[in-house]
Amino acid sequence: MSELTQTESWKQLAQHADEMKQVHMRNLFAEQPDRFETFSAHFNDMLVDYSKNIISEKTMALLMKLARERDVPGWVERMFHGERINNTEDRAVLHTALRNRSNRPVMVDGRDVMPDVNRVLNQMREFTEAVRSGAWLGSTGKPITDIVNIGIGGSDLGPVMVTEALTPFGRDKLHMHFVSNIDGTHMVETLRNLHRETTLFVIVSKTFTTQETLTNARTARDWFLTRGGSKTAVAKHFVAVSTNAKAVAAFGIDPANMFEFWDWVGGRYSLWSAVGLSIALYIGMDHFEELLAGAHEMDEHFRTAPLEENVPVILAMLGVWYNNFFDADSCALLPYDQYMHRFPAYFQQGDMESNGKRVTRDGKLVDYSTGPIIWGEPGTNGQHAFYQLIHQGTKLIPCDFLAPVETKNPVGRHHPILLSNFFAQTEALMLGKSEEEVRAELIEEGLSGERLEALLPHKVFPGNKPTNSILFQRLTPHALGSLIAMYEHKTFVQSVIWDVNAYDQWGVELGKQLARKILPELDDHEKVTSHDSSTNGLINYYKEHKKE
Ligand SMILES: O=P(O)(O)OC[C@H]1O[C@H](O)[C@H](O)[C@@H](O)[C@@H]1O
Repeated sequence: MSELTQTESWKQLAQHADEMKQVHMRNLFAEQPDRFETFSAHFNDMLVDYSKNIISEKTMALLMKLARERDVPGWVERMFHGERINNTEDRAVLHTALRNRSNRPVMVDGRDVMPDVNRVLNQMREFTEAVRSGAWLGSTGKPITDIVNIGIGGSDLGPVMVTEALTPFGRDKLHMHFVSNIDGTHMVETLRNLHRETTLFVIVSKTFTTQETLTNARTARDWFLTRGGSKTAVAKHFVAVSTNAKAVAAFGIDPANMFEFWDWVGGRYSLWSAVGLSIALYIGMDHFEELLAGAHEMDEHFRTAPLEENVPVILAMLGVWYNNFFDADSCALLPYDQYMHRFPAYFQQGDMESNGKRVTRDGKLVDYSTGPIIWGEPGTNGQHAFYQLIHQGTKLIPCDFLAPVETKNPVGRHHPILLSNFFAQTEALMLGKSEEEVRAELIEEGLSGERLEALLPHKVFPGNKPTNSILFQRLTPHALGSLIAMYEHKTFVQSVIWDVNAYDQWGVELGKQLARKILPELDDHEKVTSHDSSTNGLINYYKEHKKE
């Protein structure tokens, strides 16, 4: 039996969940007129309504008791103070220092990291201003028009998600392109309409050893050189973001064009560092610093607000409630804002790579469920695709609905229509439609007898499906910074509850290792026999059918 399941609050929660499984949210709302006020929280201009959850005051009290029993406040302090909480990699976890706009010293090994953080921010400002203003010239004297960010995972998803989300702040400046996949198609299609004289490549890799990124970077360099670029001209068209200065130099990038970050920044938490260079090139450094400021304000809230009012803690504990006591396997992120269309994909890495773990910090197998599957698409597209299953399927899928009050594009009735769908969906998911209601409707439509009875069960909605509704005023860099930090901290709190290390990712290694072994086997025509029969079969099929 694990420590977690032995805590008093865990046992109480398990018992309490049995009671709450008999309850319908419809009734909870009917019995408690101030439910919305009781179960909503505020942060700046953000409203988090969590009243449409299968919870009572007792549920929240027990969840907060669990958070205390697991010492969430202690862990938060340990993280912010630079303790090496990433124990398997023996590293501090300090993405919060990157956006520490207060400049309070943050010590790692007795040394304040803030001067380094600020130095790189200044370097980013100087560079992005030069490129954006046209002062930075390509090797033939032309200003840069196109940026190609080459990176994968945390070195891609953050820059892509944020530049998409903040399109209105970057439009008309530079054209952004992102190449992540090792599939040559990604690079070829990206380069098709670009000109080497006006293109700047930003090679982003924390380790600078990632196969996909280095292969893509070499292809980009070859493209540049075969189109008349020279080795010295590379300096004007290639910059790198990495923690590995040696490997950057070995690749041939001028160390003057390298933007540094540090091993205490996890890849999936790195958009706040120089990994955000493409973001800053696109939206400008002032906006990038607003993004940092928004995150910093969320950090301060997370550190100082009582657990009961602490937005990331509330969201995290609700997640634990469904994950561990209702057997919910997944969690949908549903942004009702087209600009946020990559937000769910970003947090697939952010959450699943963090909490997709099966052993505790000290290596014991867990006997409870850990990180959920994260997925989602922007509303209303999802409504016409997968909401069917959320409404009437057999799986419980807690959903977060997110939307700005004001849109950047107030055209016609689009935004009220969009938001009416947001509100209606959360209402429908909560209320459902009972058999009696369906029967009355069908009778009204003129149905009766067998036809009515046959149709009836298909039209019933059980309801009682939990949702959080998150409204913020506008999708600005500041608001986006807060939202991202909110979900980062939610993930962290859950990792504390489950006693897993949210900051390593050993699970990505095995595939990489085996691919390295298989790659040379694909070159010749020898039949391969060293793997299992399926893998041998696949490799040999490929070798027989490939055209040299
Ligand atoms: O930035 P890099 O070192 O190139 O790493 C890129 C990505 O690949 C790794 O395999 C990890 O799974 C990710 O956490 C990381 O973001």
